Amino acid sequence: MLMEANLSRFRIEALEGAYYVPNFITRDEEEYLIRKICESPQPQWKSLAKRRLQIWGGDITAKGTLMPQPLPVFVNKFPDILSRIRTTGCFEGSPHGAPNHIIMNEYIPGQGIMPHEDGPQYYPVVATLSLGSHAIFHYYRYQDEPDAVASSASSTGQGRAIDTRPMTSVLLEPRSLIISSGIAYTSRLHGIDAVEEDLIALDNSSPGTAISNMKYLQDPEIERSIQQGVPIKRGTRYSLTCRDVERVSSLSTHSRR
Ligand SMILES: O=C(O)CCC(=O)C(=O)O
Ligand SMILES: [Fe+2]
Repeated sequence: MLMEANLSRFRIEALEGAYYVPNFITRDEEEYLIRKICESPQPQWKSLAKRRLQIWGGDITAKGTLMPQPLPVFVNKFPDILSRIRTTGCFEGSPHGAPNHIIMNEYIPGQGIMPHEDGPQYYPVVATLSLGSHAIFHYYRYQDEPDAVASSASSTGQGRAIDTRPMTSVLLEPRSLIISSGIAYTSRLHGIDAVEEDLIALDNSSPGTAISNMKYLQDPEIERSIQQGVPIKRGTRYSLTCRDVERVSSLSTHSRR
């Protein structure tokens, strides 16, 4: 299977279905994309309580149907991120064989996203490109999973208690792609702490957050900070969460925003 062939060397062993691809795009492509995002006219942005975002590819109705809109050229012509994602094979079995929807999140230092699942309106694969800054992506289990850590505190999401201790954590470098599929998509939650800096543990005996993708890291500045045991300051990060919405309306009557 293509996915196994192309992605197996990027597997996150701590979590089935999760893959980390460093330098998925170049620095020039990153800079170009950030410029395009920042040039978007104000009405493209949606403000949430703690974050801003843009929705590309169309809105999804309450019933989970995509009202399709063209994706921006800077994700499917140059740089052609979507076909690059397609060649990883991770969307091979999805209804459209590639993402048709992107939520672009902006995080300034101190902003994050609470543990959540991406839900059933998408085919169960999400590929997320990070631009501009790093983040630590925590994966969580529900407490009723047999191997959850029973002693830790809990919070509830959709009526099920979440084990608040991450089951594994991945450092997302700028330009990297993280893919969550299979169990990582359907049975785990993910979130990013709302902090201004992150201390990464170099090994089991060092302070800081232990990460499960240490061997894949490629960013020299990040590697230096980890070696020196100093926290890494967050800058503004943009994430492109690329997914395939299963149900697409054929009535594409919406006007272009
Ligand atoms: O910014 C990220 O990397 C995560 C975003 C996310 O989980 C989402 O939009 O569903
Ligand atoms: Fe998410």
